[in-house]
Amino acid sequence: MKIAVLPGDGIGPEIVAQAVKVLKALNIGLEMEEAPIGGAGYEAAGDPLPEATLKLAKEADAVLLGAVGDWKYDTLPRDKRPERGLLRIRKELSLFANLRPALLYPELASASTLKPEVVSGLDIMIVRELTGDIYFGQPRGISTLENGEREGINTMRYNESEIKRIGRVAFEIAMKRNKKVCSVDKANVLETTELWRQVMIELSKEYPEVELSHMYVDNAAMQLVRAPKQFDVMVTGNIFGDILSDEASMLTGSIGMLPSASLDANNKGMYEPSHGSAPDIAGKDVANPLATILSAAMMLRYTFNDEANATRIEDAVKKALAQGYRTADIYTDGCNKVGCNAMGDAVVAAL
Ligand SMILES: NC(=O)c1ccc[n+]([C@@H]2O[C@H](COP(=O)([O-])OP(=O)(O)OC[C@H]3O[C@@H](n4cnc5c(N)ncnc54)[C@H](O)[C@@H]3O)[C@@H](O)[C@H]2O)c1
Ligand SMILES: CC(C)[C@H](C(=O)O)[C@@H](O)C(=O)O
Ligand SMILES: [Mg+2]
Repeated sequence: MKIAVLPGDGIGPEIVAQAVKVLKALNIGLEMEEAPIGGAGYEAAGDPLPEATLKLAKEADAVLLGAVGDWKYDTLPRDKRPERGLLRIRKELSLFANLRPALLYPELASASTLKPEVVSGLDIMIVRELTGDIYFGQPRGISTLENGEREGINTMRYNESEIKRIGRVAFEIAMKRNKKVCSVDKANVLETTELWRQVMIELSKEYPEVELSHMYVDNAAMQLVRAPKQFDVMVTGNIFGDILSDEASMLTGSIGMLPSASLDANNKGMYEPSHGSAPDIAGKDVANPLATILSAAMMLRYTFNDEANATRIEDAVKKALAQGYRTADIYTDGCNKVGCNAMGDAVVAAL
């Protein structure tokens, strides 16, 4: 069982070190090899996704990623910019299914931005399509019009099979949960998502036990902070899923609590926290490593079929929280404020 470990930029190396520590403590013979990505990749090999990193990621059974971003990319002239590493690795590995569970640990009810009674017991699985939509659609770019002014273009595109395969992932997950899927779109305005809705309805015929509902994305954003427990599985496209998952993370206390799995058709996956490289807190040992540690648990569950050890990690996280350990982002009065490294140690001790 080989894992490609890609720490990346900003807080990436700090949080990944904690997840690696936890995986090693399981002592289940995982082989790990590190490689640079993002700004670290550009520094090392002039490319945010160096060839050797992509090769390692392809050969490994799973990838553990920290975060990328906030390096000099945006200052490079447009024609000198390599394609972004994170989007390229997702595409290269065909990681079309991004699972982002927003789960509130009871100990963090008071850290949520919402009242405890609104969020207690919250357990939402956001299923986000990851290799299509406006992120990848052509045409795209910035060009100069005849009148001399500039125009930016991105294209929202989905074909039927892309919608169907992510829909299937959501329905299959719903079958193992509470048999409820809410498909989020903007079918009142965007044809791409009108097709999305049609395909979801057609696909739902294969899953008669699952209750399918539809919601416009603007309403979904509002409902998530009004009454989030109405949701169980949410399925949506790349851009809406990106935004809604950051929103949902705050219901669980912090963006530092939201793990993710990005899977291909065979459950080979890349596992990463939903947050970014957090340049404002990088190198200060204050980042919350739990989203990354919980992503490692998802790796054991989805790629290595090791439910027992996935649960062991999740239980250890619960125990560390029950013991009062909190990083700054989830700290509330009376708890024991610790740094990133000490939180990793607390989880290892709880294991
Ligand atoms: N998957 C990824 O690699 C990924 C995801 C999102 C953003 N990014 C990149 O990261 C860079 C910064 O983006 P941003 O500031 O919009 O988003 P961000 O998620 O990095 O940070 C947003 C806010 O959340 C806080 N935060 C994030 N993770 C935290 C953690 N583990 N513990 C405590 N606080 C945490 C940050 O300090 C910041 O205040 C950008 O370059 C962006 O493109 C990368
Ligand atoms: C960094 C960015 C490309 C990425 C995305 O938009 O997918 C991030 O926000 C995420 O949520 O993983
Ligand atoms: Mg995001």
